[in-house]
Amino acid sequence: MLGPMNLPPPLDPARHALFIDFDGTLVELVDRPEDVRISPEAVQRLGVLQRQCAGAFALLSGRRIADLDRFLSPLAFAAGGIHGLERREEPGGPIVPLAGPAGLDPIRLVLSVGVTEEPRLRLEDKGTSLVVHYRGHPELEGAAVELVQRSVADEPGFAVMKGDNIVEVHLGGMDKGKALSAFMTREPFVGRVPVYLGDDTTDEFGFAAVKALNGVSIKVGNGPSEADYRLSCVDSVHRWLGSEPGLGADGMKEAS
Ligand SMILES: O=P(O)(O)OC[C@H]1O[C@H](O[C@H]2O[C@H](CO)[C@@H](O)[C@H](O)[C@H]2O)[C@H](O)[C@@H](O)[C@@H]1O
Repeated sequence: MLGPMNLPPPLDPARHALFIDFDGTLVELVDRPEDVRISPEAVQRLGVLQRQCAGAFALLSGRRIADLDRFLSPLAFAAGGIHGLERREEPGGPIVPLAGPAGLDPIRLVLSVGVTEEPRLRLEDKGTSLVVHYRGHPELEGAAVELVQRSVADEPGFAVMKGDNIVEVHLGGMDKGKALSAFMTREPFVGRVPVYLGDDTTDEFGFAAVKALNGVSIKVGNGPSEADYRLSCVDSVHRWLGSEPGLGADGMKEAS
């Protein structure tokens, strides 16, 4: 059972393949998706890790890869975007969509009407995925879930995913765990020990995939999780990522 004090072992860039979620893991959660920020120093440190891992470093996010690029400029990373529905095998490579926007229009229409009728709900349109946000209004969780479920009632093949103060809908069949497993079959990831860090329910797919490969699963923040280790917050993630080999997440020397 994952307890509050299960600190992860130190990162070993020579051996590990690193997979990191974005919102709530590398950046603090805020009300509006476009307002998240990451410091230039943190971006620089991610670039150092990318080199130290010989490129075996991928972001796995519900965001579009193009949006991740904007926040992490001037760097670019191998990535699975929109929960793996788009993929970039290597930094600077093409972003390959595994699914398009086809079929989302009737769902979009129902959601647009719903958020007009309840303006405290907000609709984020990612093209191949639609998200209803209710951050700041926890009492609207049920209404958001009901709205999204109603929008897909006559639209088979779409998956509804519950995240942190959001309900998301996109074509079914892909998740972060499947994206991670696909990366692990290819260079430079293959043969390494996967490490996954994430904070949200959709990251549980990543934890399951990592555990099946005898890797290191790290839950960020509170809440139940199948992960083996825990870091308390975004700051502790950056401290852990930046710590020298042999130092723990708290910066203390590991017991030998
Ligand atoms: O897989 P992730 O990288 O964690 O992306 C998941 C979703 O992140 C964004 O929503 C979350 O962050 C927002 C900004 O902090 C916050 O307002 C929202 O409540 C969070 O759920 C993004 O807007 C979604 O599209 C992603 O699917």
